[in-house]
Amino acid sequence: MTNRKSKIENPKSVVILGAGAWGTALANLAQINGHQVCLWSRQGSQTLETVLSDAEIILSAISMKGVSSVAALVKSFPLSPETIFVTATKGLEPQTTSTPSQIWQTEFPHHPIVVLSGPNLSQEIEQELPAATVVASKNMAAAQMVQLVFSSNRFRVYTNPDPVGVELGGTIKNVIAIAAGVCDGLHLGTNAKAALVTRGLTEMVRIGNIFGAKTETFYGLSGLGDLLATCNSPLSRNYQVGYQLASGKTLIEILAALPGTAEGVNTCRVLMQISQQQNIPIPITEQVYRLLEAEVTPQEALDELMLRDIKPEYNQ
Ligand SMILES: NC(=O)c1ccc[n+]([C@@H]2O[C@H](COP(=O)([O-])OP(=O)(O)OC[C@H]3O[C@@H](n4cnc5c(N)ncnc54)[C@H](O)[C@@H]3O)[C@@H](O)[C@H]2O)c1
Ligand SMILES: O=P(O)(O)OC[C@H](O)CO
Repeated sequence: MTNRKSKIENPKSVVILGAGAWGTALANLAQINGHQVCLWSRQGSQTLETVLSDAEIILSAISMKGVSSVAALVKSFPLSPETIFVTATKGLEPQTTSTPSQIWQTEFPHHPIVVLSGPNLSQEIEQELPAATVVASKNMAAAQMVQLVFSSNRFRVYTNPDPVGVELGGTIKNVIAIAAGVCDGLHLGTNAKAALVTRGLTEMVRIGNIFGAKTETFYGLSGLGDLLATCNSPLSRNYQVGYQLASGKTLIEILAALPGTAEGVNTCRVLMQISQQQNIPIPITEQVYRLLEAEVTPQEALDELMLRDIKPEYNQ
């Protein structure tokens, strides 16, 4: 049992990379617990070298497109060998299909890497509404330290030993959230939404298993939990993309007006690569892809899904 008082008695030096919506919310959560927090962004005045010099925890909340370049930049500066890396990005790298934690681990093979992911719409967290999340690592001591840094009476943090599973839950659900936005935008009803989300979870497990993730992880907070939050909230940027596609807007128009990053758009393309390479059926993701590429209308995507060959619910 961990003594939660120690988070005040033993403040950590935490550097958060990426001052977007999620980086800012996480910085506030660590700060209210009494930790020394530096929120770095490439537009800010502080150099990366200065802020990293005494960092005990480096948390990346950078959108996927910046992860590789920032990780390479961080590597060029001296760090304490004990520094823990935390990744909160929900995406996949198009060139390699790597997850953010795999990118950080490749650059820093001797440092602990912790994934932080869960049903965490940043706007609700900034409103101080209660939420829960997961910190996952192969290094349980590092995960427990990060747990302590962020846990509070409004943010409940669980540890988990399956970092890639936790990371992929948060990543793949963004594609299903686009589909859920389409479903609501077309007013298809509660039955359709339940079917979509449940079959979406099946696709998450199929892809996750290719990466070596545990099936049970997808039934926890970082999988099903985040899927439910993102598929049911207009606060989700991914859901908003789908909702607006259903109204007939083009992807270019939607992204031009969207506040922040909708990672599901790029993730969908990467999942299609993986599905083709590995011959894994992910029909919902495939229709989201075709919709994003303007190859089908929302109604045609729906018809394609409903008229697939009939089959058992579970493969034997
Ligand atoms: N907003 C949320 O509710 C939320 C919750 C959980 C996880 N996430 C995930 O966190 C990540 C960031 O989301 P966000 O909502 O903060 O997005 P955002 O668009 O608000 O912020 C993205 C941040 O990344 C930085 N960035 C992008 N490219 C960069 C580069 N090349 N070099 C340096 N910095 C770069 C931007 O400057 C910005 O600070 C995404 O992967 C998202 O899926 C978001
Ligand atoms: O706004 P979204 O769609 O990026 O979703 C935010 C978080 O991932 C929800 O947990």
